[in-house]
Amino acid sequence: MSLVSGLTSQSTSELALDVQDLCWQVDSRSILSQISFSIKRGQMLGIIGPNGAGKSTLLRCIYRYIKPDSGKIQLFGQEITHLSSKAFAREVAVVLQDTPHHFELTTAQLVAIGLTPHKGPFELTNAADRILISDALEKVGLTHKAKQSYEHLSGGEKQRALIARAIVQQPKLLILDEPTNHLDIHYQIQIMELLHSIGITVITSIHDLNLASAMCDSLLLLEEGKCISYGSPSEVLTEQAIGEVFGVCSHVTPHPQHGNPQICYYYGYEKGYDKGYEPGHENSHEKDRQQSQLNKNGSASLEDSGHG
Ligand SMILES: Nc1ncnc2c1ncn2[C@@H]1O[C@H](COP(=O)(O)OP(=O)(O)OP(=O)(O)O)[C@@H](O)[C@H]1O
Repeated sequence: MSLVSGLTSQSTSELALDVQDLCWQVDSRSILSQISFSIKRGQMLGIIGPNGAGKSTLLRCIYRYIKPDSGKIQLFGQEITHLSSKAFAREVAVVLQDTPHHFELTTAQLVAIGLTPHKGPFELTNAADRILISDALEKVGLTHKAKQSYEHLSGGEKQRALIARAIVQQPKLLILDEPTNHLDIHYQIQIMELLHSIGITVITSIHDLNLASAMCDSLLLLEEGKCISYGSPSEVLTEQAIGEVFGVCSHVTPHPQHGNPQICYYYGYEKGYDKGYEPGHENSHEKDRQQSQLNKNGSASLEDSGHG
């Protein structure tokens, strides 16, 4: 598959983000190599890949925490390096996994920080701001925690509060690093649906491939800092790619509701299933599983016992 799909041939005015040939290295070790992709306005791009593939590093380049060695990053047609810090903060909100402690703040006060790029130095919070804050808290299900100390929230509640802060910031591009970490399945789905519905362009790293498939318009699959594939969830999430990049055997079918890939993973890697599996041979896995159970019970082989 071409690494640069039809998305990049869109007219630049349709593009929220355009990344071309991005490279970054540390101590002569290449961390990101020749990464190119783009996102159309209002769409959600998921960055997927194994641990250490370079997902967070790519996001850090986009939100200007890291300066790439080469390549271009354009936000709505403008080089990101040309924007002042304040202009950049008005355009881009970032939700990270690890955030500094905010011991002294209530949840509502933390969410109000999102207003900062839109305020003058001594400008106070007004009635419209308060509506914005309470709407955002309601969207993430935290209205009842507004006055509670942010530090006393659970991990998932903190994550939702940070997303509320990003919503209050009213960015044009929202960058999230594994936003569903810490969230239970209800909030994983709810937060991803919320991000998808608010009309903001979103780029997010995400480990859950089924969630990425359901929610993202396009996916970028990274491995060892290189783009392995880029395109729609159906183009990227193939059994072959999942096997080659993650080393996991899977069976991919269209999801009954949304039609994008639904991945069923196979288990038993300690027994070496990953080495012999070919798609369509699900029964042999079932046979192995049963054999394993028999072994645990001190019984003979499946053949001896009349199975299979
Ligand atoms: N400042 C740095 N100095 C040295 N190595 C770095 C630096 N930043 C990142 N790396 C290395 O780059 C690689 C990619 O890291 P990165 O955090 O981007 O991966 P990731 O795909 O986000 O991983 P995970 O899924 O585990 O969060 C890792 O091997 C990491 O050790």
